[in-house]
Amino acid sequence: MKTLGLLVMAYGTPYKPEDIERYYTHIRRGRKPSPEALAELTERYEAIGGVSPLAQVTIDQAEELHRQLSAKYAGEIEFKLYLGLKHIEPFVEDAVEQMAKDGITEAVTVVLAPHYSTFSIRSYNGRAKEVADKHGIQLASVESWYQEEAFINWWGQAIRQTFDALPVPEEKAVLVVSAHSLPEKIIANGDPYPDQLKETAELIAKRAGVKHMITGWQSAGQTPEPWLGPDVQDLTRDVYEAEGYEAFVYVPVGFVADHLEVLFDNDYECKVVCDELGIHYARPGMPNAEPAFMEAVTEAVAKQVGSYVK
Ligand SMILES: CC1=C(CCC(=O)O)c2cc3nc(cc4[nH]c(cc5[nH]c(cc1n2)c(C)c5CCC(=O)O)c(CCC(=O)O)c4C)C(CCC(=O)O)=C3C
Ligand SMILES: [Fe+2]
Repeated sequence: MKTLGLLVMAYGTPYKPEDIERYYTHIRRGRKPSPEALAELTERYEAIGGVSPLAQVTIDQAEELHRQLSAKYAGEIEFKLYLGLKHIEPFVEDAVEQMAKDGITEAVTVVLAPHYSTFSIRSYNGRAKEVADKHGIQLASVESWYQEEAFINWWGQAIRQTFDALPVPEEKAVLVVSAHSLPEKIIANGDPYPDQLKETAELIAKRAGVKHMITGWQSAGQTPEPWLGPDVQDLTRDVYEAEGYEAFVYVPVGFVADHLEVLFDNDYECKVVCDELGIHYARPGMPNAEPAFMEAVTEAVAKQVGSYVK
């Protein structure tokens, strides 16, 4: 039986409040945050319960993916699972070093984020490849998986259920599809990220049979450079004023798990705007490790497995 490494990469989150400073410093590429910025981030984590559920969800997702791939290739391939995180241990580099120690020579890799950007997927893959090259480990990497049928289906169904449960007639409701904002300069460099969000939004709105749909960006960084807009909060005000929708359904489709960006930036910040305007706030639950959703990742990885076995 053939053995393949399965490297699952994800953002990472502080495991306990004392980890927030070093985590934030790593995100800022080694520059310590100011005491004010650190206090502000700590407060946001406090507002969602002190730490994020993301650490456990990431492990659950990786294990579900491993289960599905092992079942799909039973008797043919043994997958050895490695978790590599972007901003906290076990870091991406640690995971690839461990693969080398374990004698892995071929691996498939995937990031638990569905859209490609030079800022996200390319940076994860680049870090993995640098260490893999050093050890002569071959990697076959998924670059995006938002087009997978299981992904579109899962969100289509979740959105349909949410619209069916709204307290207002459907023509008075709008779907707001969003992803993490990035510095606007990525557009000049031809990054596919904004187009991938638009395409995702069209596919899932169509699958859900939803008529009114808009796209926006969320969770932008606090830096002087321009970030992709419109921000979902501004968008809510502007679209409410222009169209008078009575319900806004938020789908942060660039994320796959319950974490700070969703539990705070959507469920608190967007909800504050909706409450102020006197309109209904709704959000389908995040997929987390639901098997029907993880099938999308399994199918995307299977295409990379195909580069090792016929
Ligand atoms: C594209 C993208 C994704 C999606 C793709 C992927 O998943 O890779 C993502 C996900 C996440 N981002 C997360 C957390 C944070 N991201 C930050 C800051 C930043 N993110 C950026 C980009 C992204 N981030 C960028 C360009 C910055 C500015 C950096 C700078 O300053 O140069 C900051 C600093 C403070 C702030 O800006 O809020 C935090 C705390 C969490 C974990 C939440 C939890 O712990 O529950 C998750 C899943
Ligand atoms: Fe982030």
